[in-house]
Amino acid sequence: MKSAIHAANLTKKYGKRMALAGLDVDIPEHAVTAILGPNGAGKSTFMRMLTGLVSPDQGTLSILGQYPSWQLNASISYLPDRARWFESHRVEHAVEWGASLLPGFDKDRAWELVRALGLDAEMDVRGMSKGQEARLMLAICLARDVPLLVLDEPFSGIDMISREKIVAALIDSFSERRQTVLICTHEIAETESLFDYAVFMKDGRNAMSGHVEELRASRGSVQDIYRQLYS
Ligand SMILES: Nc1ncnc2c1ncn2[C@@H]1O[C@H](COP(=O)(O)OP(=O)(O)OP(=O)(O)O)[C@@H](O)[C@H]1O
Repeated sequence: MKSAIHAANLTKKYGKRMALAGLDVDIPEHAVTAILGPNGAGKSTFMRMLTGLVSPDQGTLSILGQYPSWQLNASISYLPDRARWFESHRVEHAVEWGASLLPGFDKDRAWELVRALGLDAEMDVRGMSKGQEARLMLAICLARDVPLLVLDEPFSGIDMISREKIVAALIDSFSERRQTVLICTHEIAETESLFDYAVFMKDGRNAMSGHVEELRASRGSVQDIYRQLYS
């Protein structure tokens, strides 16, 4: 397995709180990896570290063979866990913003995604529901043809049936493009079919990781493993 991301003994403390407590993990390239775990396990901290928004206190991190940096961020499409990007925009402005600012942004693809996700150009972001806004942010991130996608809770706020539809569309899109994709989510039931690889985090560490097919063969579904590890 060739790694797109290699992390060794990563630690990060906020005051007395250990967000990462010696995280060792290898994320395979050209695969879709789930980063799973309960609230506070350190998932978002790890994802922020990939884009240089948070620096490790200790440990090493290599992404596509490089250290995290602003230059490297041109190769990463990052969906943060709690951002609102386009409050004073309409959908069409958000797409223009992406096209003018984001490296690798494919405008035709953005429009395809916007329509497929049930949005239209004239919609005002301020008036959107939480789920509609989440779809817009997801469309903007997925429209980028870059080697690495880092999506922190991309489905939160999106209803179950729509989530299932989006997941089905994503499976086709990811296999076509050979991108490395990391997704942090709590919606395991509807998203399990997306994942090639899974990392289960606990207390800032890697509690278990592996290829989903192998994990399933030895331990049951991703949901079963989740229950075994955390309940
Ligand atoms: N900026 C911050 N300041 C202080 N503490 C923080 C900060 N960011 C994270 N933490 C703490 O670090 C720990 C890990 O947080 P993190 O957001 O990485 O967890 P998570 O696994 O993404 O959780 P969730 O599933 O709730 O999003 C938590 O205890 C959190 O309170």
